[in-house]
Amino acid sequence: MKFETWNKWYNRILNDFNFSKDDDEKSARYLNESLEDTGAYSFDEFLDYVNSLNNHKELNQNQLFVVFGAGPSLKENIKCIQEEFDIENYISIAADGATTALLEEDLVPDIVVTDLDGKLEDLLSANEKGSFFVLHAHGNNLEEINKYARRFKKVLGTTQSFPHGNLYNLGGFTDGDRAVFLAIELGAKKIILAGMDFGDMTTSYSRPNITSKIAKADEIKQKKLKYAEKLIDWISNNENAEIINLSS
Ligand SMILES: Nc1ncnc2c1ncn2[C@@H]1O[C@H](COP(=O)(O)OP(=O)(O)OP(=O)(O)O)[C@@H](O)[C@H]1O
Ligand SMILES: Nc1nc2c(c(=O)[nH]1)N=C(CO)CN2
Ligand SMILES: [Mg+2]
Repeated sequence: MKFETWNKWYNRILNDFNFSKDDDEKSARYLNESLEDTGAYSFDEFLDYVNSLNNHKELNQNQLFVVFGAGPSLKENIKCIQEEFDIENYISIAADGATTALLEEDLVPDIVVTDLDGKLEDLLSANEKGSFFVLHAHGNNLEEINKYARRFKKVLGTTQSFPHGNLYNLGGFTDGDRAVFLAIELGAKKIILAGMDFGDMTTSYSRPNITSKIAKADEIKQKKLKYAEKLIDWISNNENAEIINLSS
């Protein structure tokens, strides 16, 4: 996606949430520095990596993806996918906290898209078991990027501001909608969405600190989820990929 196209959304988001662009850029600098130390994938190297995944020989014919979000329907949707879909033929992308739910079912996502606010030990464990990581820098995760980004291998770095150095801006805001934008950038023709309920309820996969499995999302989270939904509607109207949401 061209930066100018994304930039219209980005300016709306900055205004609407009162986020600091300077902080976004600072966090992006931290991520770029850690990737300079540990080694980053270019987008083309990442694309080659995805195409080479042995269990996805059919990718070039079907270009099938499944994106797992951390909404209340996640576990039920995982079950449905295991029973009704030939999951081996799909490239699986977990949005951050959804990784925990997949590991609980002995599933290791091919790719994890994260701003590092999911359960760190599960993110590291998925990386150890083979998941590729798309690490995202923004103004509210400077500390996490600084402390933890160096602990991951097989990483593509992303930013929501103007990309520099090792970083890319593929468009998208929350981990879930960025996973959809990523799939489209990788050539997806069909994307199944699981656990992507949006709405006003969230889960302990998304908020590791809450004590119940499902809880009312706070106002900011609800607003973020509205953007996630709008961005996915927008991209599905502007790209050729078919997007099927199991949660709606
Ligand atoms: N009801 C839902 N609750 C939580 N996540 C959802 C829901 N519906 C869809 N999702 C998607 O699953 C993703 C899970 O990632 P995660 O919970 O880490 O969110 P995030 O993007 O880091 O947002 P936040 O800044 O609120 O933590 C979200 O980004 C969102 O796109
Ligand atoms: N500055 C800033 N940017 C973000 C934030 C956030 O809280 N602050 N949350 C995101 C994930 O939902 C994505 N981008
Ligand atoms: Mg997150």
